[in-house]
Amino acid sequence: MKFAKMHGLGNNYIYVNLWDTLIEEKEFAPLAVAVSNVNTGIGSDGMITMGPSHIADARMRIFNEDGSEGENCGNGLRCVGKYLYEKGIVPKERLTVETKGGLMYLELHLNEAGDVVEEVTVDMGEPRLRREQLPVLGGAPDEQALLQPIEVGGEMFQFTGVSMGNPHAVIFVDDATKIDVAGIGPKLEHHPLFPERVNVEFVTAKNDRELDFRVWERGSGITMACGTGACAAVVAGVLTNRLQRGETVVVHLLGGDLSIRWGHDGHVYMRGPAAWICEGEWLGDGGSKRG
Ligand SMILES: N[C@@H](CCC[C@H](N)C(=O)O)C(=O)O
Repeated sequence: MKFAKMHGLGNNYIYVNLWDTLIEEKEFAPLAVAVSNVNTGIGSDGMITMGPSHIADARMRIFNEDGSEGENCGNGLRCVGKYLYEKGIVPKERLTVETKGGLMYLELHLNEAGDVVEEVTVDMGEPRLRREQLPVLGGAPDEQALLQPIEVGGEMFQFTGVSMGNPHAVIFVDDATKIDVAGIGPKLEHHPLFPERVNVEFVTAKNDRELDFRVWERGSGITMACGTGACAAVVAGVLTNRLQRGETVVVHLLGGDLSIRWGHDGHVYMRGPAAWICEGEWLGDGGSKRG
């Protein structure tokens, strides 16, 4: 199986081009676990497949390090845009990508020569705020989970539930950079309030244009960045009156910065970089087909 490894602010995945490579669907999850392993595989936060779509220029699927499938991936979308353009598979500066979490609209920002994608803006669509859309238990399914108290390990937090196609619990804290993400994150991910588990974001508003951000990702643990999580954090910041709707907010993640805006049109826009790491051939077991 041929693969590329790419990253968006350090959030790195193994990218598989299904136009070229035949893999049975049932092999995606075990393959994601195998390639993600840093000792016996390639080492990554998970695996992303790209292939044909009936409704968009391409279809993307994201599998976390533990083999679970996420519905969306913000950093992955920017890398998919770069891959499809620079490989000549979709040579368009505006393209659409189908995800399990809905249709995403990408605008590529090219270098002067027009052959390298430097940054990508993604229209991530409208955030979904009803409990049933994440899902979050503990209240009426059609209501928002806004600053809902939650207890973990004897400590109380308040989370705001936001779906960007995939589920996020955003928690505002005094200093996100000092939080014990590895200790608290997994307890929240597996809390009984979240029947499909959840991505957990610890966020601090430095002012009304900047957030500090740390993440515990469902199925992958601590990652350097989470695009959908950064979008969810900005939405939660607006809902809790820390940020202004329509203003661009710089989110400081472990791996660098993303610019996010929740527009008056209801859509969330994310802008940030995408980068190649390497390309190669996977020779391991775990479902790969060697041709
Ligand atoms: N890193 C991603 C999100 C990947 C999926 C997530 N862990 C889930 O299970 O929902 C991003 O950049 O958005």
